[in-house]
Amino acid sequence: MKLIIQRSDIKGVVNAPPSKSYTHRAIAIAALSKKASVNNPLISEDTKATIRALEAFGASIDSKSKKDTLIINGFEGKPKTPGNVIDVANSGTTLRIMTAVASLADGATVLTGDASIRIRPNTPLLNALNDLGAEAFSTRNNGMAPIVIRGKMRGGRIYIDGSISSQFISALLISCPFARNETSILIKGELKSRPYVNITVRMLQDAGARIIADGLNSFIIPPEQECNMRSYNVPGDFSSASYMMAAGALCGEMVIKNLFPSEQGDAALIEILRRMGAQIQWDEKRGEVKVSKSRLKGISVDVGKTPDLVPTLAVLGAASEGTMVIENAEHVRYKETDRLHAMTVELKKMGVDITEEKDRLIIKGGSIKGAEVHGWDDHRIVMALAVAGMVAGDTTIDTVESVSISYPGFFEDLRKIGAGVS
Ligand SMILES: O=C(O)C1=C[C@@H](OP(=O)(O)O)[C@@H](O)[C@H](O)C1
Ligand SMILES: C=C(OP(=O)(O)O)C(=O)O
Repeated sequence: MKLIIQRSDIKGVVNAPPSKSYTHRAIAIAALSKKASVNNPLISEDTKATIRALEAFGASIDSKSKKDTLIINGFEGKPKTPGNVIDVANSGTTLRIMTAVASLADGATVLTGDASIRIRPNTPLLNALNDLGAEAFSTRNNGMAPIVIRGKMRGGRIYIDGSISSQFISALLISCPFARNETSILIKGELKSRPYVNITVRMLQDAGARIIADGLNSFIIPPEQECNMRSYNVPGDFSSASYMMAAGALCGEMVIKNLFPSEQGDAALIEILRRMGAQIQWDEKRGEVKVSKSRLKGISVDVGKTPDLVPTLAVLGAASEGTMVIENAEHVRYKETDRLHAMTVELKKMGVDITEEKDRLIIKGGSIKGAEVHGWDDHRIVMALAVAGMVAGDTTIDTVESVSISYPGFFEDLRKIGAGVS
């Protein structure tokens, strides 16, 4: 589906949608517990994939659930072997977490996904699960889904590469407490996207699991534990809010609510925008970010911890004065798309001077021109290009339906604040 975005002067208030990352984890940890309610969950295509997967393992959504409260009857760390293949659709987080949960089942589980999922890497996780006593392989022997996992994983000592995806480590942290032996996870190289592992550890500990951080790059997980989540309140999503913050800084005046302090790395956008010269304030108590149109200058930003900000930062850089360098970004190539390449191709169509290197983007800011651009079926590419279109005007974006992955109400919110969307 295509939409046309016009140059927009905006002013308004939106509520950040619930966090996708917290929702995935809350639902998974609830399913690994006896019974728990997940309050204010994000209901989107990605989180629905996690719900379907957990139902396949034996969890159920209680009939007393309401719109803003999912009550989950869990399987207490003992998933049943699914009666069918699990399809995670477009969700990498679901694939990784459920691959590890599958290693707790006695039988074999097959996990697949859409075309994007079936070219994303999983080898470090599969190797780790084999070393921990499960049988894990990809059907094409390339580390990509379809993946087959036969349990049970027993625990033990493993080394894992942290440079491709933190989701491998999060997945192991979520499943290893239920192993019959103690597990030591030793991370090799830089742990990219570390804030997501922090979210995982914090949520598991909140649910009563013991996860011992042994220095910066290793974890010890005692065996035969239980998870006792009872209730979890999902916070607002800073990654989704980034598009509204950028819209405010470039096109008018925005207040984004439901943004409270948490372990989310993408809250770093507030300081990044401040460094670029934006007028931005965060009332942490009220959970409100206020940002208004400012003269921005390009800066250098290390995105090792904040990969999902890259499309937003690329658009901010394109509309700023001077040069924006987005660095330490190689892992951003392994998302729904290769986002370094996708943003380079599309912003070039909009007349932006952008250069793609192995692990960074170099953007010489100036003007952005309206164009016909491709959204790559990637929700973050689509939402970032929508903000570029609000600056440039006359911009047509395709595959806009992909916003249902993480922010189903995105275009309704844009219209609400006065953006030209048709
Ligand atoms: O654990 C998570 O919830 C996520 C981790 C990140 O992926 P990587 O750890 O693969 O960088 C991020 O890109 C993704 O949107 C969500
Ligand atoms: C990469 C993302 O999510 P996932 O890895 O779960 O597909 C994302 O939301 O940008």
